[in-house]
Amino acid sequence: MAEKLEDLAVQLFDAGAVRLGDIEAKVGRRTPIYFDLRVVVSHPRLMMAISRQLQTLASEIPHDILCGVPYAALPFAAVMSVNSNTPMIMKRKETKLYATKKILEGVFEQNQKCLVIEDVVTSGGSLLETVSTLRSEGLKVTHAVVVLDREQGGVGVLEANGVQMRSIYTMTNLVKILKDAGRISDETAEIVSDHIRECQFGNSV
Ligand SMILES: O=C(O)c1cc(=O)[nH]c(=O)n1[C@@H]1O[C@H](COP(=O)(O)O)[C@@H](O)[C@H]1O
Repeated sequence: MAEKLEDLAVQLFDAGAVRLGDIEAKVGRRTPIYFDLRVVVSHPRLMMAISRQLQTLASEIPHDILCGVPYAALPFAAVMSVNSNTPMIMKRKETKLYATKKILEGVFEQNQKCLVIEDVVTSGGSLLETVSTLRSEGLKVTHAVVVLDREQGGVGVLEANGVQMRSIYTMTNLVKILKDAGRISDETAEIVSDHIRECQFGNSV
């Protein structure tokens, strides 16, 4: 099932994955557009389509194991794992306080190559937090595949920390697709591109 990226973006919009307005994002940041991929769990066909696109990006990157950034990317990592018969591990948000006291669930070996999966990258902070845990547990992390690069500096931050990122969409091409499909107005597209230009993150994340 080869899905065109344009059709997939419009289906995501129609499923409610794109919110417009003055929206509060992570740590109190405000944004005129918010991409909410958590809705995709209610749309198995979209879940499959996105996971396949991520899998296409992943297929060019050598890796032994997958890990999704909690929580939004976990379902994508799980579908990719099953489809490609690649083992996955899960990072907990907090270390388990009883029994195993683990931060990573699943089986892995030291120096295995772990590919990180993420839904949205803005500053790159959330992804880096997961990378740091994986590395401290002995895994090698050099690449990540993500659904949307908001083009706000995350790629540079990740690169500076030894992580190459590939994305299905950038904010620029997502907005263009939605504008061409009549889902967002020229005015909204302009507001978004001004916001992205003005709201950039550096290496201090
Ligand atoms: O808060 C955000 O910047 C954000 C914007 C957006 O469009 N969609 C979205 O999901 N986010 C959240 O922000 C995180 C990425 O922000 P960074 O950690 O700054 O890269 C994602 O994991 C989401 O929790």
